[in-house]
Amino acid sequence: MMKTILVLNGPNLNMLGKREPGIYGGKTLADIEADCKTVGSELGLSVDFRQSNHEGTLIDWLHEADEKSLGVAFNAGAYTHTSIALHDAIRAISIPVIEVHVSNVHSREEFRHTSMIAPACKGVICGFGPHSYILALHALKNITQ
Ligand SMILES: O=C1C[C@@](O)(C(=O)O)C[C@@H](O)[C@@H]1O
Repeated sequence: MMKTILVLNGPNLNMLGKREPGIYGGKTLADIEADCKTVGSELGLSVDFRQSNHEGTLIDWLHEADEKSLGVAFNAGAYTHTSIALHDAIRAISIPVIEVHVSNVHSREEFRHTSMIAPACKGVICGFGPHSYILALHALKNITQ
């Protein structure tokens, strides 16, 4: 049976493709999902790709992933900068979580320079556009197998 990686997306990421294309590029979340599934199968990983605009749903899915997945690539969107509850959820599970961002949050507004979740994560990948997700899959493969 293939090992599963959860690729989890938070608020507003369903708007990729039409949302601020100068910052996030033209790919939709469905395009990114397809790329992740292709690379996942090359790496021998099954990709469970999800998005929610709701903090509690993201927390529930992190808890579930602890039983079902090897690790998580997590783009928490703006909750990255605000959510102690997501920090606690990551700390509550034992599988590795990698924080992912499409944009380089450190080259943007100051409020994006702080991550509430980074201290609970195994590592952080940001600034490579949609390729950030692919880098996270490689990193998860490397640290989990
Ligand atoms: O929603 C997002 C997208 C983002 O997580 C990114 O992928 O670059 C960066 C966040 O600051 C922002 O709120």
